[in-house]
Amino acid sequence: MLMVGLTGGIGAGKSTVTAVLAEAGAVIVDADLIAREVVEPGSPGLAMLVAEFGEDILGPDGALDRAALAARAFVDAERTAALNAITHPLIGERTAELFGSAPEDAIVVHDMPLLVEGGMTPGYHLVIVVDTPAEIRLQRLVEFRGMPEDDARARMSRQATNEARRAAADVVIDNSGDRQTAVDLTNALVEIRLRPFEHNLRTATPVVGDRTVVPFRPEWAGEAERACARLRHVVGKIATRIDHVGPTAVEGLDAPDVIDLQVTVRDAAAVEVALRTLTEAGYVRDRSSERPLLHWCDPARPLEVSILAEDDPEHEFSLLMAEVIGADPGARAEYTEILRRADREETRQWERTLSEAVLRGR
Ligand SMILES: CC(C)(COP(=O)(O)OP(=O)(O)OC[C@H]1O[C@@H](n2cnc3c(N)ncnc32)[C@H](O)[C@@H]1O)[C@@H](O)C(=O)NCCC(=O)NCCS
Ligand SMILES: Nc1ncnc2c1ncn2[C@@H]1O[C@H](COP(=O)(O)OP(=O)(O)OP(=O)(O)O)[C@@H](O)[C@H]1O
Repeated sequence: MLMVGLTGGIGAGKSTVTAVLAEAGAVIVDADLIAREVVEPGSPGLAMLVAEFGEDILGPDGALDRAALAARAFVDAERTAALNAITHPLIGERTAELFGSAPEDAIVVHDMPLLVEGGMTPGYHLVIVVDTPAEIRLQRLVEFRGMPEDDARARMSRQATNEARRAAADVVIDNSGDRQTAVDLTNALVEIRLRPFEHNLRTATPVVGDRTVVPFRPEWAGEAERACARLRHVVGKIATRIDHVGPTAVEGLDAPDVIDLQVTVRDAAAVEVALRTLTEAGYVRDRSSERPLLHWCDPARPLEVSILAEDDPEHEFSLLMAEVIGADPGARAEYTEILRRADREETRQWERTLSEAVLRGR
């Protein structure tokens, strides 16, 4: 099952994007819909809200008056936190049930406004952010959804900034233009990334990156950070540290577009546990490598994850390499040359020699 997190600020256009994804066959888990379900008349959720916010949040029929609750809940951060403390655990339980009942070969999309605010993004295989500037969102909410402007502004102030959401995104769908552009981008995303990603995960097919050297990409740092957070989500308890290593970690260096990550564990026994845990989470073991090495399944983001014990000398050098090469123009030029020859053994040998020299000098 491919688990996709979809988020965006209020009025960004998440519903527009989920409609396309549903049409393409994805299973949609809609957080706003679940939020309604857990406070239906007679539910424990509604009783807790009344105890916290008062009888005035009920309409004459005994159902929740949503506008009345919104007027009380979004006035300040403390009141919003009280609303969230009641609703979020109930929403979480129901969400887990729905994820659990989706078919094994499904692409499940969690349409969730507060994904970034809740620090939940590393739990998904892919995070999509629908990105629309706040002023355009306000205008659309007021014009097309008849939402009072001050209500929309109050909710925005309780949400993450567009910048924070973009930093957590693997894919950004810009919805500042016309609707068709967002629809086309979403359809292309399904074909190019989501379908092959789901297939690779289900069939344990690794994505092995091309070793051709490409010009340095500033995006590598963010991509590595998100990949590390994802690994931490899976093996955080076993690992003593998880780092972005290898050529893409050297600022400004041209390198193959493959991000190297290093999971450090205490000892050889923990290496085995980490390998098993990562394999169960969908990372695919590279049997041709002597060292414990895994690939990921995202067709658009090749990763190589090595697992090393703390006392392995290679471990210490990998952590120093970005700094050492970054600071030495001669070593930098030599390294790029070696990388261009795309000979894994030669590259490893060069790294090892430099490693020994650096470690001797310390
Ligand atoms: C306060 C309520 C009754 C207002 O209902 P209303 O029908 O006006 O809005 P609806 O639920 O359709 O939400 C619309 C949008 O408001 C924003 N929003 C809703 N709740 C929150 C919140 N707690 N914090 C920040 N933004 C929120 C989201 O962008 C959401 O997409 C309702 O939003 C609610 O119960 N919120 C708490 C549950 C929640 O956090 N839901 C968001 C996703 S889990
Ligand atoms: N590209 C677009 N051009 C014009 N209007 C749009 C566009 N995309 C969405 N809209 C409209 O803007 C409003 C907000 O979009 P939508 O309801 O999809 O946002 P949302 O992110 O699902 O909102 P919420 O945060 O409330 O869940 C809707 O009325 C929608 O029809």
